[in-house]
Amino acid sequence: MTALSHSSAWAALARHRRDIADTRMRDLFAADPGRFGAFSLEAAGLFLDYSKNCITQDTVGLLLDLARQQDVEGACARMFGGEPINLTEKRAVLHTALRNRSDRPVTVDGRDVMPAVRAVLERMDAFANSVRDGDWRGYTGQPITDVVNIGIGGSDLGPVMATEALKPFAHAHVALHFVSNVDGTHLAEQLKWLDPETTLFVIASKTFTTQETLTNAHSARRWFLETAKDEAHVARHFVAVSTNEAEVRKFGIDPANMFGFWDWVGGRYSLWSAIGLPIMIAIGPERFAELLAGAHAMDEHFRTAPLERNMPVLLALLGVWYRNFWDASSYAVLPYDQYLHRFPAYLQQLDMESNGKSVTRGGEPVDYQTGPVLFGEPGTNGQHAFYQLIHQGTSLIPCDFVAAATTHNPIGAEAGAHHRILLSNVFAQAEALMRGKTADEVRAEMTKSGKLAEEVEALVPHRVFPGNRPSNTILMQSLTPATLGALIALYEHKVFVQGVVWDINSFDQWGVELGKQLASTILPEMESGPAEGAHDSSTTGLMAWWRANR
Ligand SMILES: O=P(O)(O)OC[C@H]1O[C@@H](O)[C@H](O)[C@@H](O)[C@@H]1O
Repeated sequence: MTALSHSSAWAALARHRRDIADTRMRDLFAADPGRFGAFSLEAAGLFLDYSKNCITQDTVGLLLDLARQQDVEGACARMFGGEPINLTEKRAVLHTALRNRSDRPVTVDGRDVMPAVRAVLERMDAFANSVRDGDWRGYTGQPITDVVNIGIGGSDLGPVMATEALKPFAHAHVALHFVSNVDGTHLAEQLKWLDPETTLFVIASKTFTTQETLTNAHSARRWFLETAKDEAHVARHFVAVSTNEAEVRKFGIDPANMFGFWDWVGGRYSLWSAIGLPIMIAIGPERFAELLAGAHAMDEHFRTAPLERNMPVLLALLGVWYRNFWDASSYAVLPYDQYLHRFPAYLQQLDMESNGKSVTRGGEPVDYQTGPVLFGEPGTNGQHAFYQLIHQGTSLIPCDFVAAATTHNPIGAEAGAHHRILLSNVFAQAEALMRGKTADEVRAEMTKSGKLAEEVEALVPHRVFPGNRPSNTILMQSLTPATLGALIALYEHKVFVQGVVWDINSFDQWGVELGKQLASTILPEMESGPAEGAHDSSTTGLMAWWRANR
């Protein structure tokens, strides 16, 4: 047994779970008019209502005991303090330094990293402005009209998500495009309408060795040179974002056109670094600074608020409650904001790559569940697709609803009509999940509409909603760079706290390596076929089928 599953806080929660097995949220609401006030809080421009959870004050107390037992506060101090908490890679975890707007130094191995962070930001500012203002010219003297970011994973998802989310703030006459997939279709479809004379490529890769990114980058350069002819023109059209200067040089990009960052920035935590260059080109340095400031405000809240009033901590503990004590294997994030349409995809990497682990930090197998499967779609689309399962399926799927009080597009017959409809749906979904509909309620409703008793009884079981299905609602006044920054940081810290509770390393990702390794073995075998016995019959058979059918 692991220390966690053997611990007193864990056992107390398991007992409590049995005790409240028959407790219904709708009764808790009926019994306590102050429930909303008791289970909601505001921080860094975000409002969290967590009252629609299967919890009482006792539950929260026991979850906080678990957090204290697992030393969440100590772990938080160690992360912000630059200790090498990513043990398997012997690295500090300091994405918070990238958005540190205070005068506090942040030290790694005794050296303050803040001067270097500020220096890169200044270079990014100058470069982004020169592209936005049309001062950065292509090889024929024309301003840049299109920027293509080539990267994958953390070098893609954060920039795409934030660029989409902050579209209302993108005033520059520069269009952003993102290519990640090694499927040639992705690059080909993006390049189809672009002019090499006015296109700038940002090659974004922390390691600068990622197969997909390098393959796409080489193809982009070939496409560019078909028109530009002269290698010397590459310098005006290709810049790199990386920690690996040697590989950048090898690719043929002058380090003068490289924006660096550091090994203490994890890929999925890197949008605050030079990886955010496309975001900055889209929204401008001032707005990018607001994004950083919003995240910093959430960092300060996380670092200083007591656990019981700490938004990331509470969200994390609620996740642990369902994952470990209610057997909830998945979790939905449902942004009711079209601009956040890539937010669930971004969170999939953040959450599932961080906490998809099954050994403790000490290398022991865990005997409890860790990270859930995360999915989501922007509302209201999901309602007409998979919400059926969330309402009436056999699994418990906790949901986070995310929405802004105001819209950037107040359209409709009356101004803002669309937005009122959108928000009424968020509130209704959360209420429906919590309340459900009992058999008696179904009967009463159907009888009122004049249905025959027999017909009613046949339909009752199909029309009952079990309810008692949990959700959080996260609201902000408006989706801005600052509130987006706070929202992302909220989830980053949530994932961190869960990793601490589960005693896993949230900052490595060895699980992605095996597939990469095998692909590099298989690639040279594609044409000739593998040596006898090199693979299982399925893998060999699939390769043979491909050779016969291509
Ligand atoms: O930025 P790089 O080095 O090209 O890496 C891209 C991605 O590569 C993947 O293999 C990792 O799992 C991700 O965490 C990472 O973001």
